[in-house]
Amino acid sequence: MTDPCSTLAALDASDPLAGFRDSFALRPGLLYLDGNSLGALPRATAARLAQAVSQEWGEGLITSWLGAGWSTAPARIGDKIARLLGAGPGEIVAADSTSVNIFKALTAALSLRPGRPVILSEATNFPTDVYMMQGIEAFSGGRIRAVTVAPDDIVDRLDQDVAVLLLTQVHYKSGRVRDMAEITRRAQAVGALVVWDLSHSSGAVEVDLNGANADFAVGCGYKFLNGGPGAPAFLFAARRHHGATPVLSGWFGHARPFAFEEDYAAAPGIERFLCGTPPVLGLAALEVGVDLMLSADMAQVRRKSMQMGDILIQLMKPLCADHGFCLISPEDGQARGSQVAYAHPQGYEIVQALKAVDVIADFRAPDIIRFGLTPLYLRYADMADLVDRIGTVCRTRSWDKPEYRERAAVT
Ligand SMILES: Cc1ncc(COP(=O)(O)O)c(C=O)c1O
Ligand SMILES: Nc1ccccc1C(=O)C[C@H](N)C(=O)O
Repeated sequence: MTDPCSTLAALDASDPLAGFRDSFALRPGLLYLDGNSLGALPRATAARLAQAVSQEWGEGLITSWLGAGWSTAPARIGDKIARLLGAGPGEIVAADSTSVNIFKALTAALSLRPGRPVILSEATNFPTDVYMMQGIEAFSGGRIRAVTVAPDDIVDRLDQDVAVLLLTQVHYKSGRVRDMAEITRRAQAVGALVVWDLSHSSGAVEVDLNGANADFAVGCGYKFLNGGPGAPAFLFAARRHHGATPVLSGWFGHARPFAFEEDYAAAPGIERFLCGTPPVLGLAALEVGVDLMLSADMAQVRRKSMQMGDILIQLMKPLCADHGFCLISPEDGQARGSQVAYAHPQGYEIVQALKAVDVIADFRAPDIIRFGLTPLYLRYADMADLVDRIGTVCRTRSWDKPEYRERAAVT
């Protein structure tokens, strides 16, 4: 049998993406498997932020809104994200948080489907998605209903009552990938619109929004796009929906914000989905991450991500048999996003004990350990190193400590 370590070393030696690792500031020895929650720091970000602070803000002051391109940053960065996601120029803005963008996209979709009372989603969706639906239901006084069904029942529940379906393409826990084109087609066949949450897709899997005839989409900037903590999110609206009513009708979405008119008039294009003043420093950091991602070939990123996932799943098999890990991600790489997740009764404690051996993964209640796979800065050999360290934690039971039993507020 070939030695897995030499096979992995050979894969690293011929990896076309290997050079990207140096573009990130990662301390030696650390295995960072949480890029699906917070991406690593691109080395170029610190200098870009220093420039934005000292020159653009410090010296340029308010003239930088025009002089340094601050006012056009949401659309400019949106156009770059569009290139990653199969959207056209003028169809994406970088703005606000994903939660706020979910609100904007759902209410825009509702405005396009008056009389239809249902926002539909799956019960296990990322909580903020469902919370935003519930907020709209409460605000509408019950006129709009937030309905969630079991993940496999979504398509069957689509009917003439559904105004909009809100789905996450890559599930945050299992990593299961939804067929965007097929589900969009089925929803549109009953006259519904779809809002896709691409938080775990952008920079992780190949996405073709216009190829799938998508209506709306949103997603995070701080995960696989490496935009930094709290980075602005993005919102996609297909050009044919640019007439939708923006319910968050702030002045940055106005057709002529600096005319200071008394009444709201929505900008004709994607800018109508902006609301207030853009977070310039956050956008500067996000742009570095997006530029880096754009310089990689997404097909290579996806291929490496699937291969790393396959390798990890194989290497974990003995630990599944002997130490109670249960794979909850699809085994088929095509059906899996850029993460591998296991259920384990001591999942929380194991994730804490892994930190002591310099592995950062994450835990999702009630019992799920997630390993985010980021092809730009992880190596194939890291998969064997990771499984070695997990094995040590399990064999020595180093997870079995009283201090690991108290769950932290943020996991
Ligand atoms: C699928 C999904 N949607 C939304 C969010 C978060 O949205 P926000 O950036 O508004 O906190 C996350 C992660 O935090 C997520 O995984
Ligand atoms: N925004 C955060 C703030 C703090 C801690 C985690 C997050 C995450 O993004 C979690 C991620 N969305 C997840 O898929 O679990």
